[in-house]
Amino acid sequence: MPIVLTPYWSNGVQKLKMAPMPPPRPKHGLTPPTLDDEVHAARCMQQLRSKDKDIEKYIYLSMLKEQDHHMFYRLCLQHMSEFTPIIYTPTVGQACQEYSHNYRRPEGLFVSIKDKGKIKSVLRAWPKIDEARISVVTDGSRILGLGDLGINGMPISIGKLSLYVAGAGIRPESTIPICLDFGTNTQKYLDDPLYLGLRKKRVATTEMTEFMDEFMLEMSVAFPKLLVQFEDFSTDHAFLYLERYRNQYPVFNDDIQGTGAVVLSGFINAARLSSAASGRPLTSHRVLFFGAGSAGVGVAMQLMSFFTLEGLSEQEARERIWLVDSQGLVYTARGELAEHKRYFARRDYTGPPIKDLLDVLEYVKPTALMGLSTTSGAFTQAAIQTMAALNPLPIIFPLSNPVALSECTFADAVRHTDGKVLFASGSPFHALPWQGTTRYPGQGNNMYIFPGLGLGAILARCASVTDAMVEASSLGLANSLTPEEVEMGLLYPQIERIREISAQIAVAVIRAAQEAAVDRHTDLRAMSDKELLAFVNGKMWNPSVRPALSTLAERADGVLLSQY
Ligand SMILES: NC(=O)C1=CN([C@@H]2O[C@H](COP(=O)(O)OP(=O)(O)OC[C@H]3O[C@@H](n4cnc5c(N)ncnc54)[C@H](O)[C@@H]3O)[C@@H](O)[C@H]2O)C=CC1
Ligand SMILES: CC(=O)C(=O)O
Ligand SMILES: [Mg+2]
Repeated sequence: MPIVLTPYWSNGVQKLKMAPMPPPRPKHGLTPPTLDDEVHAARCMQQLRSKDKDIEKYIYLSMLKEQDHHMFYRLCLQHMSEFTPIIYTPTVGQACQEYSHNYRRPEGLFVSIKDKGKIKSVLRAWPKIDEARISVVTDGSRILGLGDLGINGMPISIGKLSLYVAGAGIRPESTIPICLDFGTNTQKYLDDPLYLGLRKKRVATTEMTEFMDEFMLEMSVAFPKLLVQFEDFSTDHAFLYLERYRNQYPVFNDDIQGTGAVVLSGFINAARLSSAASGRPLTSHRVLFFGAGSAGVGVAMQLMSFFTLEGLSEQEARERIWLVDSQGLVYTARGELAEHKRYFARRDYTGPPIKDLLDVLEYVKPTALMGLSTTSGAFTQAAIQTMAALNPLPIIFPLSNPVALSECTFADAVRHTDGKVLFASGSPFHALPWQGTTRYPGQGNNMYIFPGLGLGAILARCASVTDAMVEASSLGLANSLTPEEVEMGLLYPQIERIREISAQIAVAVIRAAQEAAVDRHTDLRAMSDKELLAFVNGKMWNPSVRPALSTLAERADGVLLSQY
């Protein structure tokens, strides 16, 4: 019986197709006589660029990936900075919001609360069980900054995994996008006749946790070599499930740890420049987090290691950090605080709440302002100018996604600081001509981290993902800038170099895993760094370039056959 994977609520009989493999014998005549691979690559780019709307580009690339994943990944690697805003943030946000309307075919695994008690059989339906190495698992409850999208969160898992393939050479068939359906609290979707998920409110945490325990256990049995990346769980559950499973299974949370690592990396490079300009020591930096959810607190925790590596004690490091949430400055005397905010709550302030960002800036006098608040435009002209008045080179990172929720634009940050800002945003902005030069924005997005972190963890077959491995990924990224990139004023390397960077990160991660003895592939311990780098590079999957007409005919044959 063929394996049929349909969403559990669907009456359809669509098969889940892995990217089509060419059948053994090409049939001459199934492709036009002068079809050439190079020209076809140009044709695909022309088709992509002819679409007016970003969502149409997303749909086109999604079809290309399904029909010809070699061409998709080849073009993705060649045009990384053109592709990532389409297959990832910001357009993937729209793709999620419209998923139930634009849905064409299943591309991942859907596991719902109704499967509780029989999750094993759902996982067993996955066609490439032995190949599975990495899964991005979301429950759709906080997709980017867009809120609870329910089952419409599936494209975020798909998009992140495309970046694993492009950015770290993970084999496409080794990836499993998963969306867990616990219902949704977004009424708009519950009322939408086309909504693809369960038509019920989210279940309570107790029931969700029972499900998660079964899910994680069955995942480890069905896919023994699998690394799990939790993605875009709402903040309470993000912390809960990371802590619950991190010592039991190879798992990490991208929003807490991946984001922490990428921002630490950009901050290290920015802080060096800022301190050089101010003459103040690195340990004197004062970091204000505007937004205290999984991402804000995750980054704050990771930034602690910047200060401790510079010689501060844990207590001193913690005092370099301030949090602001929707109620203003976070401090213990304010009243009851959510668990994840308590560690950083200030104990040195007991006055009335400070709610306005300008007042907080005046009180804290930060050297760095981080936005993880999902609040578009929160860094106003006055706030940016205050940062510029406080610092010769202010560090301003509006990190909320997608681009429409960024706390400020790159242009505003440059203009209101008279070009002095050290900038990184979560979603991409264009470079800016500025006083006869060009200013380049950094993209402080976990997409720089998770491919290399995942690759390292997979190759070393880690039993768990330790804090030291995450920190190693961050330091690996911070040290990967070339002299040319430093000259250009970049805080992050150019995304076109992602494979090279991922390989370096993977080596650093494997070494950290070995030190913690969580590596199960212990043969790698004997390798020199050079040998290990060569090993990592040798393991990367590469899309093939196939100039021969016969191979193109095979491909067309595969596509045609897969349609009937
Ligand atoms: N650049 C990157 O790589 C990443 C960026 N993010 C982005 O970070 C954002 C936040 O994600 P989470 O922490 O998981 O969300 P969350 O919803 O848990 O946290 C948002 C925080 O912002 C605060 N907030 C909301 N409105 C505010 C206001 N008007 N003033 C001050 N604070 C306000 C909330 O109180 C809360 O503490 C999202 O937009 C997400 O896309 C998340 C992960 C990675
Ligand atoms: C980038 C990312 O993981 C987020 O915005 O949630
Ligand atoms: Mg995320």
